[in-house]
Amino acid sequence: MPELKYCVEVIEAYKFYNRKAALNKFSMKVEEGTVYALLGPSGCGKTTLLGALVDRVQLDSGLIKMATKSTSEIGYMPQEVALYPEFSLKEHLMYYGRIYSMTTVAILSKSEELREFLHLPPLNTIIKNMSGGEQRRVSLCITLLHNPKLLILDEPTVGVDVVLANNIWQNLLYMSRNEGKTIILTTHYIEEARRSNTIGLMRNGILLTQDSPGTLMEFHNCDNLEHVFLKLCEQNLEGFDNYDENAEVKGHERKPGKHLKKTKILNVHCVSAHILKNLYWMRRNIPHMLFTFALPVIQCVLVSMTVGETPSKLSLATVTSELPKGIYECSESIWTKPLSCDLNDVPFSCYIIKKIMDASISITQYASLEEAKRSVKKNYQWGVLYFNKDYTASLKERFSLDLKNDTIMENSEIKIWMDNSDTVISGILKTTIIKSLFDFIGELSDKCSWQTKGAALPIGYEEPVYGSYETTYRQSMTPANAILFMFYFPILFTAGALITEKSSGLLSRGLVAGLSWLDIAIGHMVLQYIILIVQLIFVWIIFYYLFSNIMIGDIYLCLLLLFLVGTCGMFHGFTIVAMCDDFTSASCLAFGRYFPIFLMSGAVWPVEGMHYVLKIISIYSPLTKAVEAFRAVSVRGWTQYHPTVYSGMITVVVWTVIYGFITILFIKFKGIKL
Ligand SMILES: Nc1ncnc2c1ncn2[C@@H]1O[C@H](COP(=O)(O)OP(=O)(O)OP(=O)(O)O)[C@@H](O)[C@H]1O
Repeated sequence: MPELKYCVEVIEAYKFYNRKAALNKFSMKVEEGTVYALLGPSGCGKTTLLGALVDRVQLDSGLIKMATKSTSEIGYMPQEVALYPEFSLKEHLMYYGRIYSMTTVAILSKSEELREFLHLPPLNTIIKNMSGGEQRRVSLCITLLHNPKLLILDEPTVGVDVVLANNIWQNLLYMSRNEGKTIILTTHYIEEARRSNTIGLMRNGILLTQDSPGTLMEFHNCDNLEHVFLKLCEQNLEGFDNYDENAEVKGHERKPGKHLKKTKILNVHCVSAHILKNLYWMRRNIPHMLFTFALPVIQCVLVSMTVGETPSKLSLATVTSELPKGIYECSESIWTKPLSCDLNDVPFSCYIIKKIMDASISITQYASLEEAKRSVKKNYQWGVLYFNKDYTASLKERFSLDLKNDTIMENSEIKIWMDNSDTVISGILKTTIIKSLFDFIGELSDKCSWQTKGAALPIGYEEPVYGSYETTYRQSMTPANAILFMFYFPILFTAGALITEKSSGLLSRGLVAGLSWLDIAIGHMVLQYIILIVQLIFVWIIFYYLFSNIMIGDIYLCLLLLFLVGTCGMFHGFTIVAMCDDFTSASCLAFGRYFPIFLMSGAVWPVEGMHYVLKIISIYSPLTKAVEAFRAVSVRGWTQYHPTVYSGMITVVVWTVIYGFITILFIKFKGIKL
């Protein structure tokens, strides 16, 4: 193999973003042990080039040759400081040191050495308590930690004062001269670039020239680099007509492969580094962790206490014409004693009203029907019950099966006028009134041998096959709530934690340092599963111990289903992270997805009542079958061998795989911004 002449050589590199060239036939050569400053205005393609050098930007065409073959021999410093504000300097160095497979002793001794070299504060200083300049030097310190041969630094002096910039330059020159390191850096500042061995002047993705600062000034007959740059820009503008029109076509002819040795798909050091970093994060973010654990408690308690319990303190107006003085005329014994068969003097309306009042509905007596109706219009009452003056007599006649007599039929009816504006409340009142009436009729027939069958509905509800007639709406909603919560908590945490790292450049920095996506995913999953298990325990205790919802099936099967749903939520979180670049778009996507999935899961309204198109979508949506499966196990006691149960589990697993696949596609084709 012929000996490589340069430490880094870029040959005719092209990179296009939205048909615009960020690198246009770009070529450069960097000699070993030198400082190479890439100089150019904002947006000329400097970061893109550095990204290509560290294999984070895929060139459309061209070749990169490097004496350095692995990421572990490169130290990359991104443009943003890319640090965890709440971590200490030592925690950062431990994290990156582990990624580079260094021992704890080696990390600590190198940390101390670098701290002195870069004049950094003590190792236990928290990053957010450091000045901007100190943070930038911490970033450089991380870059130097594993003693790399090649340093790639994106604007190391941007935004720092002159003294600090001078200090950084001194350090860089020292390392190149005395330690033989090759340093490639980008800068906007022309004068500071004078101190480098070679300057590459760049504009619109093109390298205008490269040489030593002295040679450039001499050759172009200028006394400073600014004039050289302006002169070259003018020449470049004149020659702009010679711009290669077919550059884009050429650029797409062949895509070069990666030039650095592929990071291991799974590296134990990297996974342990990521887990360690997550543990630091948990320790440093106690309020956030408390909120993460408090969220399921608050949500479950709130939903159990607000939705689905039968409304109480509802009130109805009554007009009882058979009692001229109203219910005050009802005998005292009716309110205190059980039903007696000696009913001769007691109007039936008294008993029925008592039954309704026993069902926690308050009754207000009105003198006339008009007055009672007015009270409903004024929103004082939810409805009017009207008992005819011949109500009791007619009901007795009705019991005698004289059903052909219209007057008797009419007079034995309780007339009801309802405020139907709230269908839930009016539905509850209707059910209560009907139940009270039939309870009364039932007691009459049981205890007093009255012929009441004719007045009863020809229907008999026997012992339910599953559930009970006392099941509240809250209880029937619980399977859906448990599934939805266990899906959404992991989405929120995964997307929240990783998007912050992605948008601040931390993920990108970790990837350049040697982490693989799988290392990141596994490191995150360990933390997420710890949280998921705690959340699962809270959800379970609140729903099934505190609020005594129905659980007659296999508890372990239910827990397994919730665990699978949680995993699916976490993978959905990964998809969001892969698709979005910032917190705003990630939260829009997460919340935008929540409502349709919630509605289509059948949690609020049965799937059978949906529009037929949505019904089809609902069946294939991630949670519908899981909700059915959870309900089947918890309320019906079905096992994993029942199709409803295993199809629910399979759907969740399939969706987890789909989310994983979409995530991989996005990572592969969209990549991650440096
Ligand atoms: N991921 C991306 N998607 C679309 N366009 C991009 C992307 N990254 C860079 N660009 C575009 O490519 C061009 C070069 O960008 P680059 O960040 O490399 O410039 P730069 O010289 O580093 O700028 P600065 O000095 O301001 O950091 C710019 O026009 C930029 O908008």
